Amino acid sequence: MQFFAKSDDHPMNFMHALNAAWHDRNSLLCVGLDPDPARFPAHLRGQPDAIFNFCKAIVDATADLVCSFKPQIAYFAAQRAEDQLQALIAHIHDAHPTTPVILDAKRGDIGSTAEQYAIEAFERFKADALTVNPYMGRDSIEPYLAYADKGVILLCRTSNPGGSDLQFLDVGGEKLYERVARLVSQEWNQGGQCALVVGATFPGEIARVRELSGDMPLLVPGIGAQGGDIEATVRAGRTAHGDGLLINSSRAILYAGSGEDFAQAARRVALDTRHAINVHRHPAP
Ligand SMILES: O=C(O)c1cc(=O)[nH]c(=O)n1[C@@H]1O[C@H](COP(=O)(O)O)[C@@H](O)[C@H]1O
Repeated sequence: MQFFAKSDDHPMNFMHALNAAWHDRNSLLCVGLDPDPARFPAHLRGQPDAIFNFCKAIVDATADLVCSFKPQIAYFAAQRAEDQLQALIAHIHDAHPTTPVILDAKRGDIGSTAEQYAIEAFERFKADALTVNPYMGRDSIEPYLAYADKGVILLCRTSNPGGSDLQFLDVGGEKLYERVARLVSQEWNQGGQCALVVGATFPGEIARVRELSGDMPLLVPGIGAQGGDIEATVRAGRTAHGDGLLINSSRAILYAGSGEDFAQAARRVALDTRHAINVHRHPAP
């Protein structure tokens, strides 16, 4: 395979890069890279490196419009395409070096195993941040926090309907997701590396998590294909500076077009989405 492999390490501080991207690109949009070969345009299907080529085209067409990219590891692993994921992240670092990459893997395990997941995410794939499940507690998160420049993004109030099964349980006068928000912002975020996931499908909870977590960045998936309301999301989650959010959209952007111009179609939807977000970033004077 002919990829743009980069041999040197990728020196980026996730939080600094995110703040710069919010500002310089005027964007809170995170484009999710969830490549499903069954939905690829016909001219790409069957190519040996189709996943890389599809994602690279999307990345190159939208990089100036986003604050981050978020590849979802399952879409690559299911196709035995981890090498294409590695090449894709290397390409983003080479061609768009100020754009942070969040590896969405929702890892969670005992410390010794978490150390291996951290090596996988940060050293093998060279991601700038990783999504992590907080369910196993603080010691299961520490191996990720040991990478001081990396972002650690913890599931708090997920976008799916079943998220309520556990996250909405009462745990001594508060909901479990509220406990997660408090614990992460007050105790686990000593290094300023943490962020929280809150679904766009639950704007009331976005507001609550914002209240509990100060200016901590919130990764908010659920607009686009899952039907979350952009205006309600931004109003509930914006900080006083009009940022603090990484609003993810995957399928609505990736599959905006199905022809040879799919990347341009993706760019148009990304532009519209960035704009729809930006009109609500600052309260009316
Ligand atoms: O951590 C995530 O990114 C995530 C958390 C969550 O609560 N809900 C959620 O949809 N996601 C991810 O965000 C993406 C949403 O994709 P679309 O619904 O196509 O925009 C997928 O990659 C999901 O795995």
